[in-house]
Amino acid sequence: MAHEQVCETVPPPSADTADGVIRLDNVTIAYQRHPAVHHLSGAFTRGSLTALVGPNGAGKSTLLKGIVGLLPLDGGAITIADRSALGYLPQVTDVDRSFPMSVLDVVNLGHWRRIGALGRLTPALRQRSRDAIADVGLKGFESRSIASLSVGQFQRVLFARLIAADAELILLDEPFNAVDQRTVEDLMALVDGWHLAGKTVIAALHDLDFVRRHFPQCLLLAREPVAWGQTAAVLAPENLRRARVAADGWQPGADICAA
Ligand SMILES: Nc1ncnc2c1ncn2[C@@H]1O[C@H](COP(=O)(O)OP(=O)(O)OP(=O)(O)O)[C@@H](O)[C@H]1O
Repeated sequence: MAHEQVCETVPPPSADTADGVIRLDNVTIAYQRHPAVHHLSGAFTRGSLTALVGPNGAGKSTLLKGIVGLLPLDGGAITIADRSALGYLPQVTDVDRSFPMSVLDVVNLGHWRRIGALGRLTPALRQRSRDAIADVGLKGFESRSIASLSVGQFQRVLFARLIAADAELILLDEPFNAVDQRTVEDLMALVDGWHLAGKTVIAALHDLDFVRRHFPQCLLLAREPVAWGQTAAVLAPENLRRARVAADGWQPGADICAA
């Protein structure tokens, strides 16, 4: 059966690509040729703190996976200033916790880019992991099995792994899902610290009031880009309406268009 092609005309995103630490050039990512991210161009600038928002199924997770390299592109290009500087926090529900690993084992994984799969952890790196565990408020949990942790505690462990990795480009997929207010505040304080330190942070989020309070930049996605720039302007009612209308019109079998 031929699939209908859906290719809406959207205004170009406002982000300038010239100063991009992650640059997107007409990016399309599809599952079995059904686009989940379609014709996205723009740039995340160095040191920016950007919320990635949009309705359910808007392509937020898909875009993050495309940037990290977990999904191939079906069109366009993604240019990353330093791929080894990437740190990625998947949705907590995507992580298999049945492996018999301790908190310290998981945080030590943050060092793998530095030491390689077969490299040895030095005492200094082990200490760095312990410091990261303390930074996320889990001192004393080092040998606990990850299967025994609450969702919020496990999310803290994943943040500790990012700290250990000392990533400069940090991608967070729904980092505050299913965690309590205290954990949200503690983890957001870590994100603010990364921002102050000049790191580039992109976080897929749902709570628009939270985004308005904490994120200076915003990319509103509805498979195609709706708006990208200063958060207050991006989250204007007209843009949110356009994102909703786009979501209402999604065709499950839509094909990649030729544009
Ligand atoms: N592995 C997959 N195979 C086929 N389709 C997929 C796959 N993963 C995601 N999709 C589809 O791609 C579209 C975008 O999904 P994605 O998870 O990127 O959206 P999202 O914006 O992160 O959604 P949510 O806010 O619900 O987490 C959806 O229609 C989804 O059903």
